[in-house]
Amino acid sequence: MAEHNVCVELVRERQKCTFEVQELIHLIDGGITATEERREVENVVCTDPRIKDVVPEEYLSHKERYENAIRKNCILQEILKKYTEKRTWDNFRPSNKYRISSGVVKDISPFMLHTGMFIPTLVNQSDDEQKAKWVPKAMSMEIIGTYAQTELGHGSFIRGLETTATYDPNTEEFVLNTPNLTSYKWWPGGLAHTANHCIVVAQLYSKGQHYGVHPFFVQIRDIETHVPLPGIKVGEIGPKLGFQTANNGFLGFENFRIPRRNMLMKNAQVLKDGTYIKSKNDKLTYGTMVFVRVIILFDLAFELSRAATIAVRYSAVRHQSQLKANEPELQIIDYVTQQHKLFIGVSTSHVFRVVGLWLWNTYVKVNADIGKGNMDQLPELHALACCLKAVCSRDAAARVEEFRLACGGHGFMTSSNLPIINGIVSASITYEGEFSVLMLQTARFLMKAWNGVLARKTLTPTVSYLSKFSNSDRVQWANTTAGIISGFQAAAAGKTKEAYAAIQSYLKPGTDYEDAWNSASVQLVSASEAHCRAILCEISWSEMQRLSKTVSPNLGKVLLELAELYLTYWSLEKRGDLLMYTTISTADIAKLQARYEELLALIRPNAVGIVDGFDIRDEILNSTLGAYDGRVYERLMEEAKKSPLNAEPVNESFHKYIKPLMLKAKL
Ligand SMILES: CCCCC/C=C\C/C=C\C/C=C\C/C=C\CCCC(=O)SCCNC(=O)CCNC(=O)[C@H](O)C(C)(C)COP(=O)(O)OP(=O)(O)OC[C@H]1O[C@@H](n2cnc3c(N)ncnc32)[C@H](O)[C@@H]1OP(=O)(O)O
Ligand SMILES: Cc1cc2nc3c(=O)[nH]c(=O)nc-3n(C[C@H](O)[C@H](O)[C@H](O)COP(=O)(O)OP(=O)(O)OC[C@H]3O[C@@H](n4cnc5c(N)ncnc54)[C@H](O)[C@@H]3O)c2cc1C
Repeated sequence: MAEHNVCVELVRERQKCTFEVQELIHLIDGGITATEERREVENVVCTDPRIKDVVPEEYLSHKERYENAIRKNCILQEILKKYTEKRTWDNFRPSNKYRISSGVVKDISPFMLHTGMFIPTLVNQSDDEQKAKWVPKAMSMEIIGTYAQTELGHGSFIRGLETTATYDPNTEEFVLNTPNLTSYKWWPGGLAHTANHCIVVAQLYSKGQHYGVHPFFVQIRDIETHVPLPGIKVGEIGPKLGFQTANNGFLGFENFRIPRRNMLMKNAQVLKDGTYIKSKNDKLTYGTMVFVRVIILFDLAFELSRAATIAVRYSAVRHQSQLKANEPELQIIDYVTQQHKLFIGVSTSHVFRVVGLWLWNTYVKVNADIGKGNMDQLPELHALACCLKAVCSRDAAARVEEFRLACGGHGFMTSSNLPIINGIVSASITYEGEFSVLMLQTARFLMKAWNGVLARKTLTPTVSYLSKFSNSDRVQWANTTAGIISGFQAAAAGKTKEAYAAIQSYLKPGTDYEDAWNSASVQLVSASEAHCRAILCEISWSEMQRLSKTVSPNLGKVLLELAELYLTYWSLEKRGDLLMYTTISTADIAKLQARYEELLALIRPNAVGIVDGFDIRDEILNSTLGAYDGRVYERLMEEAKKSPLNAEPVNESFHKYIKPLMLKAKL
């Protein structure tokens, strides 16, 4: 990156940095080659003149914005094809490669669901013959798809979906129907005007029997003309809080016929005569959702790293207020309250990335076992993916909002990009499983685990700590990282035990278990959160410790400071829980607070270096406040001048409305 024209504050900050930024970049990417590959692709995409907008996308109309997003994403696909020719979905691994599409459009790509869910579903739920037929076409974008599951009436409760797929053995076809208004598919990204195919999740009927929801491969538009096929009603759902360019759509079917072999048949099948062959496990239909819940952690880590880069660089450039009379105004990053807002977000990005990689490795292993017919680890994976997706998305949204607030008024500007990142991250709390719904899924697993504790059974790895802390009233506290991790486990065990007891206490004679569950569900969600925080603390600490040993001592020290900051921050946030479930004293809490403030001071000189270590190009950051050179005020003014309102000194509304109003006032 060019060092000329960099503002004096950022030059000074970079000189202060105690570690080699390049080393951090390689660590995050997963090696020097990975960094080089990423930078090469980013360079080609971001310097392509066709990608540059003359008018910033937020000034375009809804329609123009979509068209522009499609135009530019097609260029991106064309470039990416060259770089991914050798890649097949089977050898795909989610590396830490940043989302290049953010350098193309600021908001969401209308092709996101094609890559993120359509292809993974074809890969994971089709049989070999279907895979051979569909996957290459989808990979090359000869066909473009999405994942159409949610309906107007049902999102969380998949079993309540209403779209029907009724098998007709005479023609060997399924007939798809949308029986009610509430059965319309509603939300799928790219469904409105982008996709010509989709995976449709529908209730299967054959020989008069109902077999529950299954995935179907459905063509919805003509390949040549893109006109919706007869029997298809498709359109866009309208503007949203964010995701403006995602092209979310609705879809209805009227006696729409598809061949029998368009049901994805890896797990369950319908034979020619309509005989239904059951899946080994009917939850395998939900497999794509587990995959995406895992992947979302990387996405959140990435979005946090973007927001962190913007807010930290801005905080180094911005001066405001005097701490001492007659002294220059401070860089706002030197206010400790500002460091408190910033550094936990920086550290959280690292935590989500390393825990995400750990979860991904677990996913790969469990999926391999499932392939061999062993489903034993599926419930644990599902419980992990649910709570991690739920808690991390909620935390990420809170951290992004804090970054926005940390930038004062300028953080409210669209040109800072913090509002758009905010919209992207907030959506993730809801999509792919709503927060409370997923937390209650993990709680279900925890209640079963607690039954195991009571029956003195050996528990699966991620809940084995429950047995360790099942008897003790308050666990011995130690002011060490190991002590903090034990403290979080003790809190999770205590809350699990209490939620379990709450269900029992609500189970009066005549009360159904489900009603008792509902009455205890606030406590159940709280137990899930505590379990998730124990995992985040334990795994992030062990992973960051391991990584710190693979790098130079100077960088290793910074990684450990970030990891310890995360643990200490959450100990202080959750001090009430720790006071309830461990022997922590007020003196211990004071020590934690002092250590927390010490860590803020230790991280402070490296703050800009650490966010430089995310290595996010200006074109991908898309921010007036966060660019590498720190020319914040120049960029704010340059962007303001692009407002169409500034194209003429007097807007016509003056003559049309304001002047008559003023004249009337004179009368
Ligand atoms: C370079 C390429 C990169 C590729 C990636 C690129 C980008 C990707 C990046 C990010 C992608 C992100 C974003 C894209 C943007 C937006 C996409 C949004 C797409 C969507 O938004 S798409 C719709 C998602 N929509 C949902 O997410 C609905 C949530 N609703 C459910 O998920 C279920 O409906 C549930 C679970 C609530 C109830 O379901 P239910 O009523 O049938 O089940 P029930 O409660 O009765 O449980 C019976 C037994 O099944 C077990 N069980 C349940 N689920 C399981 C599973 N998945 N696996 C294994 N076991 C499972 C239980 O644990 C229990 O087990 P037990 O009985 O033993 O306790
Ligand atoms: C930006 C965005 C993109 C999306 N993309 C897609 C897509 O590509 N494809 C697709 O199929 N879908 C997509 N969706 C839909 C998404 O998956 C659903 O919105 C989500 O699963 C939540 O379902 P819902 O909207 O029905 O919420 P609801 O389930 O109606 O939730 C409303 C409230 O009810 C509560 N609630 C519901 N059930 C329970 C329960 N059992 N216990 C306790 N509380 C409960 C929830 O906690 C929540 O507070 C997208 C959504 C968004 C916002």
